[in-house]
Amino acid sequence: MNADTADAAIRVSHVVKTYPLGAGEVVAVDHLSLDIAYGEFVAIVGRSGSGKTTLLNLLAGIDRPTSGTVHVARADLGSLSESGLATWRGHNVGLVFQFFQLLPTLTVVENVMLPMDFARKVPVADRRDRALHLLDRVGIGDQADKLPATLSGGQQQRAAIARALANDPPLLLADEPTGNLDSHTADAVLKLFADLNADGRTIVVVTHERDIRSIVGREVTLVDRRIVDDERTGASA
Ligand SMILES: Nc1ncnc2c1ncn2[C@@H]1O[C@H](COP(=O)(O)OP(=O)(O)OP(=O)(O)O)[C@@H](O)[C@H]1O
Repeated sequence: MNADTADAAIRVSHVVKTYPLGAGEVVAVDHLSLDIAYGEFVAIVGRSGSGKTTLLNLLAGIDRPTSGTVHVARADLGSLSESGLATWRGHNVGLVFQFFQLLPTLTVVENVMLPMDFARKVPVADRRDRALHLLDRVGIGDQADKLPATLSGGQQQRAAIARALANDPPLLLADEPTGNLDSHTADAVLKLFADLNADGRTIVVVTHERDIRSIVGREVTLVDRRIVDDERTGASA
């Protein structure tokens, strides 16, 4: 790893991702390169099928590139084993999904504690207090002991964001986090991401939100599995 790579939160270099399809293959990401610095708030936009989710999954180490390299949070993901990737992810990346993916049988605060139990970075005795503090931070401290199904969609997404922050990762990756929310609630969730970015968190969000440019600091547009536009919007840090 060179000095430049150490300074970037994300460095994607000449990445191709293909999936087998019948006798041939489908190209999901095509010779894509992208650098994101620590502290940026970046939106990945583009039509359905343009490669956004594939790119995010490559950044999270959920998928591996067919060729090219992916450096994220000071790790060359290609050099890590599956268990190494899981450990790395637990410490360095918070993931937020469209459908929240909270465990339905655990209370909200237990959902937030779960990644702490997995990564074992936060001492056992401190986990509940930290989870409660994070729920306060995202504005739903009063919902801690409820089951997820009893919360509104916006509250469930806030809980999922608190869970993503459990191990204090430098990077948050979100795949259409407002895709299942009404526009008012979506605005509030995006404002929460902006606040977390203002606190210094690096955030990459895949989104179809129309006015995302007024929220993020940079908008990367994919068309046909390639970056066609990469613009500073001047909206945030
Ligand atoms: N597991 C897979 N197997 C086969 N093809 C896939 C797989 N995942 C993605 N693809 C294909 O790769 C391309 C990019 O898909 P991707 O899901 O990354 O697009 P997207 O921009 O996130 O779309 P959307 O906005 O609809 O979520 C598409 O043509 C898709 O069909």
